[in-house]
Amino acid sequence: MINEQIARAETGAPKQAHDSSPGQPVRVNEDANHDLSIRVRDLNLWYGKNQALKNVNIDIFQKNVTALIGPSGCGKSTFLRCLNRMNDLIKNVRIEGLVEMDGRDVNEAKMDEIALRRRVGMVFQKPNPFPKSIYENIAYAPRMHDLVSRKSDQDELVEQALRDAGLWNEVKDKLAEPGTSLSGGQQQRLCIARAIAVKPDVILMDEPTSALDPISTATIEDLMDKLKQQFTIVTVTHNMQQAARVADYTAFFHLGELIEYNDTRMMFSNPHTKKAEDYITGRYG
Ligand SMILES: Nc1ncnc2c1ncn2[C@@H]1O[C@H](COP(=O)(O)OP(=O)(O)OP(=O)(O)O)[C@@H](O)[C@H]1O
Repeated sequence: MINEQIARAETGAPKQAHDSSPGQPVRVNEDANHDLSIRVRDLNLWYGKNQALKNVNIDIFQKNVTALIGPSGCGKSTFLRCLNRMNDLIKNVRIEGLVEMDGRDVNEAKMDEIALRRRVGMVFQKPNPFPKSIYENIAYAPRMHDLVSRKSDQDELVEQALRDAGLWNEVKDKLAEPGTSLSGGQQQRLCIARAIAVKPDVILMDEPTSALDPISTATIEDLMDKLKQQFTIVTVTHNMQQAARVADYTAFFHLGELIEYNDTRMMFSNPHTKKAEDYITGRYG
């Protein structure tokens, strides 16, 4: 875990001071036993003339859950979409800076976007199963990516993905039924199974439980805790308790800037910036 001293170095915040220095490079604690998954440096993004991300610097660690928090419109989803180049699909977007995954800039011209999106899966706020069977929802992408050829391998992969998403026991007898026939919480786990079936390194989740009831939410949170043994998870959430429960690291954004990035326990018990403290304690947002 990042210690307090390193956390201050990351935000540029002196002890007791409540002003951060957004834009300072985030440094990895040399003693911490974490491998880097994604390295972001001086990331700026504009939608037309509106600058939505301002000089963001962050290191995201492998096989941890990192939560992105902050008030509405602060750039959380925009940042998340930078990690798998989903913003490329939006008109008039301009991006500057580095988003490096395993030492390669994801924005470099020769980066294969399809391959990138296989390595970086995404789960959205609203469950969005394909209008296909439960089985096909899982099997389709691995087939497209040539990860399986034999039917028996495909069956095995479908079962494993559904097991890993905690859904197998509920659907094993109705794999031919439409994915859309499942409950909202089950559909979201189906979408998670679909994301993990192509064996990504990273799973991005954009408010994955905000459309779900409390029991389904708790199931997904438990799942995130298990999945981080295999995958790096970056999740956007408006729910402070959820961030505190599921995330190892938390990044607080405000008006497009990364204001504070810290070990989650530190962020919630001893935030280093006044803005993060005000947000976490519910003074705004
Ligand atoms: N497709 C888009 N085209 C133009 N502007 C956009 C687009 N998406 C987001 N923005 C703008 O970028 C800024 C950041 O939006 P973003 O959705 O990333 O924030 P957010 O923190 O995820 O918000 P929320 O919590 O409400 O989902 C906002 O000013 C928003 O209006």
